[in-house]
Amino acid sequence: MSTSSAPPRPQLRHFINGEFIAGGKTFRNISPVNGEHIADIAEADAATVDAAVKAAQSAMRGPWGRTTMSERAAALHRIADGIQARFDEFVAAEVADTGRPVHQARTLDVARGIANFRTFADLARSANTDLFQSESADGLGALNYTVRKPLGVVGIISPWNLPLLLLTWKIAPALACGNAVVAKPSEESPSSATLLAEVIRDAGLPPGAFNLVHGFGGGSAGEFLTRHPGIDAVTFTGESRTGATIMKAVADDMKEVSFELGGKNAAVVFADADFDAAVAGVMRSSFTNSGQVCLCSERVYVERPIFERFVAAMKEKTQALKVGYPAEDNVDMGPLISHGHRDKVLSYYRLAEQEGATVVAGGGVPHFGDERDRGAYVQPTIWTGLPDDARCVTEEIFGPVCHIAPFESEDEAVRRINDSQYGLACALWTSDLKRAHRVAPQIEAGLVWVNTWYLRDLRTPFGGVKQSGLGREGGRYSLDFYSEITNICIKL
Ligand SMILES: NC(=O)c1ccc[n+]([C@@H]2O[C@H](COP(=O)([O-])OP(=O)(O)OC[C@H]3O[C@@H](n4cnc5c(N)ncnc54)[C@H](O)[C@@H]3O)[C@@H](O)[C@H]2O)c1
Ligand SMILES: O=C/C=C/C=C(\O)C(=O)O
Repeated sequence: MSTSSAPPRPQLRHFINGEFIAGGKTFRNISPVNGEHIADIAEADAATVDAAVKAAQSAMRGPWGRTTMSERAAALHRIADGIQARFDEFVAAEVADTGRPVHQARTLDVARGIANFRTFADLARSANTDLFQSESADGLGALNYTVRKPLGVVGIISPWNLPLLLLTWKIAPALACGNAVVAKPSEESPSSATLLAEVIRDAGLPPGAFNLVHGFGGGSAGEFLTRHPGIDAVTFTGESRTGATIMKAVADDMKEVSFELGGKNAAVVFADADFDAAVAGVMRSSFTNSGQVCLCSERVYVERPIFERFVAAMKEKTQALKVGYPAEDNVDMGPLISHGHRDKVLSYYRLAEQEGATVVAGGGVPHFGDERDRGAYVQPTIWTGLPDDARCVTEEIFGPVCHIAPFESEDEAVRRINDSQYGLACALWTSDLKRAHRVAPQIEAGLVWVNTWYLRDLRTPFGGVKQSGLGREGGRYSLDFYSEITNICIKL
């Protein structure tokens, strides 16, 4: 087809002070399904980011800064309504950028985008603050109570793996708490964020309450945002080393930070577990979203008596996974986010063999014989036989791969699970309730699931320890992070 007849590629623009504006430079959005150039994205320079921050500051001094909690809660519900009304467009945006299965975009990504706004609208409206009846030397006592006030202008930087889910996970509480926002989505996943800006505009938020800038990280929009003196707090989700870079960038201004970072999560399967449930659960926690979820299990420890049987069961199911187009019936896995990320994952596939792994399943690139061979697909992969200090067992790969190792005792399993620079999540499979309650608190992680994985209650604290994060978000933890809290003491 001649290019002259090709439909024009969309231009994804910034959203600043209630209007979409194009930037000077642009960069390409490439489909991970077939490598095609599907859109052009404006790249924000320092002046564009400055305009976004100034618009946010102005909003805080204007109508948005004077809204009541009820008005903000109603606004968040209007945003949720707007996403619902354009549900299929959001699904198409997520799928275009990431190549994920359509059913996942529907049931996880967009559904959670709506849930995030509704949850924090309701939580913020019903949230209590502290009050203490205090004693005093004269015996008349005092009252101590706290009030939550907006932080001011919050910089939000999000990753590409669950684009809408993770962006709205931060935007919703930030707006609920009365802040103005400047958000910078990943350069790999700009589409749903741009659509969200339309929905927020149409929901009637005052200009400047929400602003969106596109671009990259260091030396681009991300760094311009974190270093901007008008930013009062930064909430970031992404790689641990990026978190460290951002922490340095904001240190001189002592900005508040909330970091959701990398992981090298473990699944541990005891011999007493429900075998079929554990196999199904570890398949989910290893290969969901092509392994591109920070909570995925790249380390699997299986108690010796069931190790061989468990590996065989995982091999059979992994080789049966359907890898293909996003809209294919019963597709289990799409491509990775980009050719660059695929090169990183394939470098670990090669490294594993150099480190002595047995490749139980996968280990390479699927061959389709069509345009998908120009995409960023890899095979879902299982390894055994690596030592605990192998790089493939210690470093985050962020792809559809897991290493399965046997263990002899509960104490050994806990020691090996905790022997990691990361501490985000763990999935524990056992039928022994006492063991679950005994082992779970010993795991050095922010999140432990027992006989399930990635079951989410948005009121609970979410975050990691060690290199996996700083702080918690979720429920009142988000309300506390996105607020300044003042304690007031009244002498009676
Ligand atoms: N803990 C969690 O909840 C969680 C959730 C999702 C992803 N992650 C992690 O995110 C990583 C994958 O996402 P990614 O590749 O987009 O991460 P990344 O760190 O490369 O980029 C994340 C975001 O940060 C921006 N950025 C990069 N360098 C920056 C800088 N110097 N200053 C300001 N912004 C900068 C990027 O443009 C992007 O928007 C994985 O490590 C994964 O574990 C963690
Ligand atoms: O890839 C990481 C997933 C993070 C998920 C959440 O933050 C969530 O479910 O709220």
